[in-house]
Amino acid sequence: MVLPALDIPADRAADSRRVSITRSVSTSPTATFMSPPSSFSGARKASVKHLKPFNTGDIKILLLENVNQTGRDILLKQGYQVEFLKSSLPEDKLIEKIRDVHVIGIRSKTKLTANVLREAKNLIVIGCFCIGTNQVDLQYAADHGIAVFNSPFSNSRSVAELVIGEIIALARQLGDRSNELHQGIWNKVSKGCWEVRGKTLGIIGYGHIGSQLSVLAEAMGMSVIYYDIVNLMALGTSKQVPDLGVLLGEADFVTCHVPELPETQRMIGPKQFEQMRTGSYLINASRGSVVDIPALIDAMRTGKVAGAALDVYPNEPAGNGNYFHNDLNTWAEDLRSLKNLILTPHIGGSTEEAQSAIGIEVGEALVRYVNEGVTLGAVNMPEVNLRSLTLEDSDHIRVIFIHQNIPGVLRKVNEILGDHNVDKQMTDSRGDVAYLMADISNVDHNGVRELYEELESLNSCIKTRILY
Ligand SMILES: NC(=O)c1ccc[n+]([C@@H]2O[C@H](COP(=O)([O-])OP(=O)(O)OC[C@H]3O[C@@H](n4cnc5c(N)ncnc54)[C@H](O)[C@@H]3O)[C@@H](O)[C@H]2O)c1
Ligand SMILES: O=C(O)CC[C@@H](O)C(=O)O
Repeated sequence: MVLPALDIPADRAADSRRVSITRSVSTSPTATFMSPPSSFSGARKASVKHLKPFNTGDIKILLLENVNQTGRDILLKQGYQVEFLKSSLPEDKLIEKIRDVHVIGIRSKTKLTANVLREAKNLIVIGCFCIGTNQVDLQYAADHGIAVFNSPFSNSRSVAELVIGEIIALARQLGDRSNELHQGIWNKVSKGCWEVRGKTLGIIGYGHIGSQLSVLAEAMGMSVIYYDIVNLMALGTSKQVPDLGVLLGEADFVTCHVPELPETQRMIGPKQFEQMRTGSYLINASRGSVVDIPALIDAMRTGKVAGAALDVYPNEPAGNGNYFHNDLNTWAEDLRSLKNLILTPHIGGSTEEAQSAIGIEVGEALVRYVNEGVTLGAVNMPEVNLRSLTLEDSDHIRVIFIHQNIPGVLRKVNEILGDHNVDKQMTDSRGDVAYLMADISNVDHNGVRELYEELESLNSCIKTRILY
């Protein structure tokens, strides 16, 4: 079911005409990419009209994985029904819950596969309160008119800082010394312990995190080389290398910052460990599938790799607890037995600063999408925005028509809309899916119903929403 606004009770109609005098300007990074509503400029400050799909109290939201309070507050302030859970859910429980909701908020653990999304008949939007979106079947979501938003760089700095800490910790074997002393063992050694000054850091993936790390590492006196499939501007005195083999052969520290993609699956395996310098170090804070862990275990046992830091794993538990054993990942006990290996539970982005910023950014994106249909920042849909309606636009509705990107659709849609006064309209496509947004005036109650039914009857229709 989608969210047409068909039966408009009298009190609801009044509510829909309410205005915000002090609509807050977001501190979110995405806000800089939005054209502000016209009412923000000059004297027309007071006239932004809030679009609302149904009563906001009818919108049901499920937030999993301990989404930050900032995000919860933004959604609760809208009057939506918000259910909040600290952990992720196994597939059967997820399917049970997702059937009922219009919006779901997750982090990296919740797998929104086609199997799960097939059951999500009311779902209009997914908020990934993190950077990675590999846990969501983005294509299935787009094909079914479900928009997906994430926070592309709010935790990048936190990850980069963690990696800097790990570079020094590995070079000085800090984890081992600390563990020993926790057990009462005084072991003052310098063998195999190094300064990082003058050493080479090899960064695989020079995106938001990799490039930030590059600047921090140079400040500690390291030389930086990087490998990326895209030709990218080098920051500071860092240098891009032509292929992964060159990077592995030159770097004292290798760190992975690529997304999970078919091409990045086990991109560090037996052959790549062979190419690394003897006594070098490996760090992976990207995704667990990027490093072949049994191959890492072998490389550490032979001394080829002198130390490693892992923040991510092929299988990660849904919540906190005593789970890091062989039944989660078959090699877990072998891994735990290794020296100079820092194991962290996917905390690269887990800082107060990052989580608070992500909560705001994704929370606001969800509200803009639910209330106004704006797709700016969506990762699987065309990005479409229209300036907000103002109080002066009386009897206006906003039509959102998500459809298959095939020839002839716009002609048919405009025939339907053409009976009314179309004030503004925007459409864009991304792959097989197109998104049309139109503001229409002088539409009465029956007109809304007719429009909705006519649009829904088009073969190309994926989802129709009408906001007023
Ligand atoms: N540990 C954590 O808590 C944590 C936090 C944030 C992000 N991450 C992970 O880190 C990844 C990277 O984050 P980001 O924000 O820097 O992403 P980004 O998209 O800004 O950068 C990724 C870079 O990798 C490059 N790349 C893609 N495929 C490649 C390949 N086959 N070989 C070499 N380079 C390739 C891209 O061109 C891009 O420059 C995310 O996708 C996410 O999975 C983990
Ligand atoms: O907070 C998380 O669960 C995910 C963190 C990180 O991997 C990301 O993709 O942003």
